[in-house]
Amino acid sequence: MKLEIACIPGDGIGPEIVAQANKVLDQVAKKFGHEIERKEILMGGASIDVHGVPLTDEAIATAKAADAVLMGSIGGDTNTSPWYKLPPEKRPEAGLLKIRKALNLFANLRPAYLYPELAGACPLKEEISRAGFDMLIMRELTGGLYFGERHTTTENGVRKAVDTLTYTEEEIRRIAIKAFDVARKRKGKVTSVDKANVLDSSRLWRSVVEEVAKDYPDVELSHMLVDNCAMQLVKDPAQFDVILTENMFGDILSDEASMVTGSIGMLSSASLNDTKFGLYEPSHGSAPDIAGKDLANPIATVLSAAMMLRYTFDLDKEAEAVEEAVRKVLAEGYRTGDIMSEGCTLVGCSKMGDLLAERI
Ligand SMILES: NC(=O)c1ccc[n+]([C@@H]2O[C@H](COP(=O)([O-])OP(=O)(O)OC[C@H]3O[C@@H](n4cnc5c(N)ncnc54)[C@H](O)[C@@H]3O)[C@@H](O)[C@H]2O)c1
Ligand SMILES: CC(C)[C@H](C(=O)O)[C@@H](O)C(=O)O
Ligand SMILES: [Mg+2]
Repeated sequence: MKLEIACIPGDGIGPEIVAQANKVLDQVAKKFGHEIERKEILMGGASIDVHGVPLTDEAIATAKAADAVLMGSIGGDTNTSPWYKLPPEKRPEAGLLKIRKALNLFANLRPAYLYPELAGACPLKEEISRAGFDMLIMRELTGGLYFGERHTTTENGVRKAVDTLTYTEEEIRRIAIKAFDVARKRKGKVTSVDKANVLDSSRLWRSVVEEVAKDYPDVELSHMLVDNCAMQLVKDPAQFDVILTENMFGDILSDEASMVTGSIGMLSSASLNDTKFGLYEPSHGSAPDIAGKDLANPIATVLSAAMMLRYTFDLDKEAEAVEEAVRKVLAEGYRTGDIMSEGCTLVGCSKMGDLLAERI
């Protein structure tokens, strides 16, 4: 099979981690007899430096023409990078939001699984980490606060900033359907997370999710307020199967869920629309503090590539081979610094990529 993949190395650790995912994919192609055709796209700071904007229309066209996009991460140190002196619409993150909207990538799947080998890197109580957990956050990705009207004004010498949170029932329905569909293939449980005790958008969210649930009598639905969910994620993460939530809540909860798996460097993601196309990227950022030092954990990106094999190309055996390689490397005791524990072997980003590719 020919896999046409657009690659966005991006900024910071992005190029380092994408290189490792590509090493692994090349090995998959060799072993299973596929051909990979890659096109590189500049996005974020890397695009600002060349084109003056975080994403060009040509770059979007290249992404659309591919079967899937593999992305590292974009952005710089928001305190010190000159990119953050630019107007908001010209900053690195604007490129990411633009591509999500342009490709209608409304469903963001972020699986958070605690590998038994990483129980020691989990910051939770031992009895919780020993029991393990396996959840998937279904984050709405093209609506809510991220895409609502916003402006900053000055009235009578007082500065005022406004962001708006809007959802239509259609936007809620389509992400809810994705969550129920995926729950059916997992443990059959959806926890819909909102702030229905305060927000109108959450009250609409809850009632539309209830409507969708009627078509899934085999899936158990419960609702949870977001502040409680933040607490439950560290108290009893094993209670969750699929967490369905809106854009901003999903952004925050997925970073929290990632840390309880041991490190944000473990959390993969797939951003999907209603076709087989997808954009695959780790949930973490460009980690400017460790960029260029061969210290980054590439596993989240490698696991995102596995999601690409499964969701876009329907190559389940190949995806399993990648996931199995991750399990083997962890079982053999190899660790990047973020997941290091006593008695394990510390390796850099590139070596971790080699070890994973060798185990395909
Ligand atoms: N999807 C994306 O491209 C994306 C996501 C989040 C943040 N960002 C951007 O990244 C920049 C930095 O953001 P931040 O510092 O808040 O978050 P971050 O996720 O980049 O880093 C947070 C912490 O986690 C560590 N970390 C992250 N990924 C790691 C990995 N693979 N291996 C080991 N350690 C890792 C970092 O070293 C840092 O200490 C900002 O410009 C932000 O906007 C981009
Ligand atoms: C970089 C930023 C715009 C992005 C988001 O908030 O969606 C990131 O934090 C993520 O989780 O993918
Ligand atoms: Mg985030």
